[in-house]
Amino acid sequence: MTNNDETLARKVIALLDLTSLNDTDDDARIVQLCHKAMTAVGPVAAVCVFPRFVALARRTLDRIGGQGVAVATVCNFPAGTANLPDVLAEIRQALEDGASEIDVVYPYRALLAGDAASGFTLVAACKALCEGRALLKVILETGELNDPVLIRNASQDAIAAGADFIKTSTGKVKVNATAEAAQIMLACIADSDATVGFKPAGGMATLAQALVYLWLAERLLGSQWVGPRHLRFGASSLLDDLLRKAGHEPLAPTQGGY
Ligand SMILES: O=C[C@H](O)COP(=O)(O)O
Repeated sequence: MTNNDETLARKVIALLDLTSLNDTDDDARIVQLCHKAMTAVGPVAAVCVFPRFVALARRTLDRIGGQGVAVATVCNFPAGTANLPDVLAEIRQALEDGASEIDVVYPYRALLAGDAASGFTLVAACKALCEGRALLKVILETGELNDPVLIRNASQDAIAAGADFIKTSTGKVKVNATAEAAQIMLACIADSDATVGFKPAGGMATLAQALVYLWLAERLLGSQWVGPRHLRFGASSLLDDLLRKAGHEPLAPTQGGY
């Protein structure tokens, strides 16, 4: 471990969307997640939970001094195939429950099937609902798009329709964040007015894996661009390594629960 690792680990912790999206999640696990979010070196950027846990996560964070930690939730997740009214109803409820960030799955299967219009329609409608109330992160599922041209098209489409962030992956398919997809997405952001953020997600468990994306973001958009409004790391299993690299033992599973 080097001093540099320690500095970088602290930087990534502040950019982390600490995630729990398991079918087995229950109230106790989400309370535990909120406690983990308040790390020994400062809070993460957000917790990311299923919609049914948004109110609990918000309440818990507020109770333990985590008012500055956002609650993110996932909609149209993970398949990206729900119909638009259902997606909007899901988002409306999440906003009422206290979500301030919505990670919505882009209809990538429609795009793969040659439907180039549904993505824009969905993102634009979600944006209209979230405007002024929540950040809208659009999950492209780049591992399934699996084609640089489609990844570029989906990125440009989501940005044009009003995405606040473009995010690589749900974490629920075989191929999640990759450097190749990140490069394409970051280039699309750079080609727009660079106000849109980038969220690599899925499969990151070490500082070294996260740094690939941090360095790409700094190279393509500049170190001044990097901050919680522009760069997030979506991960369920990254925090422990970051804490170790920052010189702290991770919270034991039994600490910080009920
Ligand atoms: O949005 C975040 C991902 O769902 C997390 O995926 P992961 O469990 O592979 O870290």
